Amino acid sequence: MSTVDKMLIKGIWSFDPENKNVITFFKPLTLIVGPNGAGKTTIIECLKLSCTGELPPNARSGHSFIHDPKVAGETETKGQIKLRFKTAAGKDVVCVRSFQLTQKASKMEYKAIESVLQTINPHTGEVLHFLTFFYFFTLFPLTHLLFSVRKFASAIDALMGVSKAILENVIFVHQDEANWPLQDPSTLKKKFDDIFSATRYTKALEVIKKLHKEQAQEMLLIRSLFSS
Ligand SMILES: Nc1ncnc2c1ncn2[C@@H]1O[C@H](COP(=O)(O)OP(=O)(O)OP(=O)(O)O)[C@@H](O)[C@H]1O
Repeated sequence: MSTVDKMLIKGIWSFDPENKNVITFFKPLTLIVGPNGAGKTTIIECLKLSCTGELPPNARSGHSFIHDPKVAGETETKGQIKLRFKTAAGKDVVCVRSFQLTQKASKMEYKAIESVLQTINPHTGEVLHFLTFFYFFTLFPLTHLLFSVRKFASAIDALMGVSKAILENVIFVHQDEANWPLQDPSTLKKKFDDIFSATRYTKALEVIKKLHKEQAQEMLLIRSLFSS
């Protein structure tokens, strides 16, 4: 079973961009307790972003997720989340995601800078990068970018042995979306299809039906050739 061990948060919502805040998760249970605005939701959202790459629904495409440069008295703030987890196979892996928010003349500019997956040699403690994704918006076409973001997220799913749909809808559900089981039937069906990976079975059934039809036509053709 995959477990999360530690998380470092810098420059996300009220977490200071200059100081490293490290949360250690205990087994079998960690309770996060604090007054309103203390940062409980921030911790859950950072866990979710690290694992799935998904920003919280109210993050305005990242602009309001990074510590506001105005609050810090700067023109630019950098955000970073480092999550150390054990894979389903028991290996230590660190996922690092870095961001930047810059105050331009008339607007704020949000950038996801890089996402890195590292392993740690258990004997030497040496850190090895095994998957790095830089967000070069100007160099790659959008399709390549989306492909790479998905590839990075699915690498984490595979390491954790938990699908993105389960991480998003069951394990790290945003508090505003926690009542999704009470939503309309079509939303509910889509969520359940995602959680149980039913969509790929539906697609597989469609492919089987198509193959069956094609083979039946081929058989008819062969029979007509032999009978004539
Ligand atoms: N862009 C931002 N820059 C700096 N601080 C921010 C930014 N956005 C939100 N905050 C602050 O971050 C904190 C967010 O706290 P969070 O929602 O994680 O707390 P919480 O402990 O979950 O609170 P509650 O119990 O009310 O749900 C708030 O104090 C908010 O004022």
